[in-house]
Amino acid sequence: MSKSINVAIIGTGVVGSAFINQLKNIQSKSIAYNVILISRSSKALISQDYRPIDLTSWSDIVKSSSSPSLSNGELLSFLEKSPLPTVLVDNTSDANLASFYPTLIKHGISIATPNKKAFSSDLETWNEIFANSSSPNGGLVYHEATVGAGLPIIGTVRDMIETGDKIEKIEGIFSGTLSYIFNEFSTVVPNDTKFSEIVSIAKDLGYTEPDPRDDLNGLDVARKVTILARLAGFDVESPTSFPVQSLIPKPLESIESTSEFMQKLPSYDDDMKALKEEVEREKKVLRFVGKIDMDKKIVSVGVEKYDQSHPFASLKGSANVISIKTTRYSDPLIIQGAGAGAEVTAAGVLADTIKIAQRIAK
Ligand SMILES: NC(=O)C1=CN([C@@H]2O[C@H](COP(=O)(O)OP(=O)(O)OC[C@H]3O[C@@H](n4cnc5c(N)ncnc54)[C@H](OP(=O)(O)O)[C@@H]3O)[C@@H](O)[C@H]2O)C=CC1
Ligand SMILES: N[C@@H](CC=O)C(=O)O
Ligand code: NA
Repeated sequence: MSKSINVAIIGTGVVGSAFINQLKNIQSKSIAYNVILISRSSKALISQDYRPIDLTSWSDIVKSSSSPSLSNGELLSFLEKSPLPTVLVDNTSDANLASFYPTLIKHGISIATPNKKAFSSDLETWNEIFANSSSPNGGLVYHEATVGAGLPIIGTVRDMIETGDKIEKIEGIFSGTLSYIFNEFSTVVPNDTKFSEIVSIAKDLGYTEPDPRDDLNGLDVARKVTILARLAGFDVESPTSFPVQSLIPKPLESIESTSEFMQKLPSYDDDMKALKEEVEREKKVLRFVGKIDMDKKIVSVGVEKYDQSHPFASLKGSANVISIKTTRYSDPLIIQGAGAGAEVTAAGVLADTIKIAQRIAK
């Protein structure tokens, strides 16, 4: 083993746990990945002397740790003193940590993350992240799993642009959760499944955001199309600066707790059933899509009807399908596959961590 990198991991939920378990099994002969921090929301396992944490029973050790998690300032100070190049792997959906990326990157910390918050908040943060990253001592930033989980979407769009291609249109099904929900709910062969029951199953399968309302309100898809539009060169101001359709019943919008929301959702099953039966009569299905039109400078997110013979009608599980039309790919490039779930998402984050390590390990 000739080179090493230090890895600080924040978030040990659905994606974070799978990430650590995959990292444990990396068989790299050329780079050693030394984990120096594993943090949950309230407690952390911190290697004070920067020696690698033994990952054999990491979960139990983190659970029994008495160290509180670090504030952003404490995190920076810990990572800055790391004797090796360091990558921070943010497996949370925390907006506060995301807003600190520009500072971390400016101080030379690299970031690999599936957390969409930093890249889809205000345009100023986006610009700051990439300006700091391209400054001489800036950290690297990889965020493939922010769109389509492990599917190669961000890297593909970046490569297209860097090689001189021009994105014309991007459209597709960007949410694993909403793909699963509509694939099960609005089918070619009619079924009696209740909307609220499928939402619960999607949550149990680990597809949803920590709060499933972030999927149902369309905001998760809006964040993904904001990221892609910005990559393609359209300076979308924020994920709420264009039309986004919410599936949250109006009376449930002000509920605070996730559990109360999940309890009350079944009362609105009949509304969704009526919508689905209406499209069944037209021999169509419902799907939740995002669209970017670069010429017209239009972005939109919402439910649309598709013929039963349309490829979107036969999607299965949490599949995402993204169609990218460019000057070179006038017949669009289609990328399809699981767009949510622990293993595929963690693999996307791990691949980014490896790419960073290959560039900065010493
Ligand atoms: N699940 C999926 O299929 C996909 C998820 N993603 C993205 O991956 C990220 C993680 O999702 P997922 O694993 O499903 O979420 P989970 O809710 O399962 O896990 C979140 C983890 O983050 C920790 N956490 C939250 N806030 C903080 C904080 N401030 N400091 C330290 N730790 C914190 C939680 O701590 P604690 O354990 O204490 O609660 C938990 O361990 C999200 O950004 C999501 O959008 C992207 C693509 C697909
Ligand atoms: N909740 C998201 C997770 C991935 O980004 C989804 O369902 O797509
Ligand atoms: Na991806």
